[in-house]
Amino acid sequence: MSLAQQPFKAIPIIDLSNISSTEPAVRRALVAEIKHACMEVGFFYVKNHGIPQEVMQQTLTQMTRFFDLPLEKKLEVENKKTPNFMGYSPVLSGNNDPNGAGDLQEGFEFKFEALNSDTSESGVDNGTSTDTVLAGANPWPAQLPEFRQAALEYYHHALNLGRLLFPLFALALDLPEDFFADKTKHSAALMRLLHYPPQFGAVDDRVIGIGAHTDWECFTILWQQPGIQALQVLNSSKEWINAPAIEGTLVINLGDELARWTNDVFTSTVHRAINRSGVRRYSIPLFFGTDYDVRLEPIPSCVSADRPARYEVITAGEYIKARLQATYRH
Ligand SMILES: O=C(O)CCC(=O)C(=O)O
Ligand SMILES: [Fe+2]
Repeated sequence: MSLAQQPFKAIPIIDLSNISSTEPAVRRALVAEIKHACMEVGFFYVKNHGIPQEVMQQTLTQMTRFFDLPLEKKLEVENKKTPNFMGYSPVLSGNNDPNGAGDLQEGFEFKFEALNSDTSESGVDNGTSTDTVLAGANPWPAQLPEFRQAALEYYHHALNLGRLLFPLFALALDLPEDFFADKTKHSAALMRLLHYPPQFGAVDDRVIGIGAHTDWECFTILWQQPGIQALQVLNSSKEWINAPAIEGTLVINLGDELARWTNDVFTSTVHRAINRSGVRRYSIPLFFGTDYDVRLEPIPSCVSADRPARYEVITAGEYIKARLQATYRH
């Protein structure tokens, strides 16, 4: 496997219409596109991803209502009040870039929870592994039950999409299609609802919407509010490439768990967001990792004499918890 040849100038768009096709030639073509994007860019858009527009709209409406609450109401569910880091993070309370002075965003983060009282999601063993690292419930705001409902509905749609992507990543690494199946039984996926106030005039590089960082899990499924440019992705020439919000698409980007697993054959690409649009911006990443007890051991085909193992082997849970602690200074 080769490393990036040319710095990328744009982010590929991949059509997922055929994601469930079992036709070998169709599947091979899709896997080839994903492999290329993973090795050369670490980011791609997906269209025809199957998540209904109404689900996004409903989630956007409800998260706007949440962020419009008075600060003291939002602070009732602040993430500092729970040992599991879930809940509300005020503007400037998080810092993704160690050289930065804080992220100009507020957020609400939550983990797996059954949509209704029914906990038997198809084929999924819910939440028990998550609990060993991020024990405790999601702290939902009691006065907005529709917010919880809408957020969880989107979470479950995004989770299902992620479950369809794992086999494609496995095939792109020449691994058996079900390589990740026994490593992702517990839905170790965190969703963040984000609101970025606009920034005007000269922007201090150390205080932007979200400072330069890589994501931590296997991959991120990111919904961006259409019509607002904010996200930028760093190429190997250290140029910031815009990743505009393209209507009807989601952004998929790889995170550190896959980079560790693949010994950097798949790239966890640095990115940031700055909202200079003059209006509020909302976005929603879902960070989909492996179960927290899984050891991130390099895949043998990604290690060679020319390419010795680059990372110490740790569990996914140790890695995620350390990163949460560094970001929120708990
Ligand atoms: O808001 C965005 O577009 C990016 C968010 C992001 O990179 C993150 O939360 O890790
Ligand atoms: Fe990110």
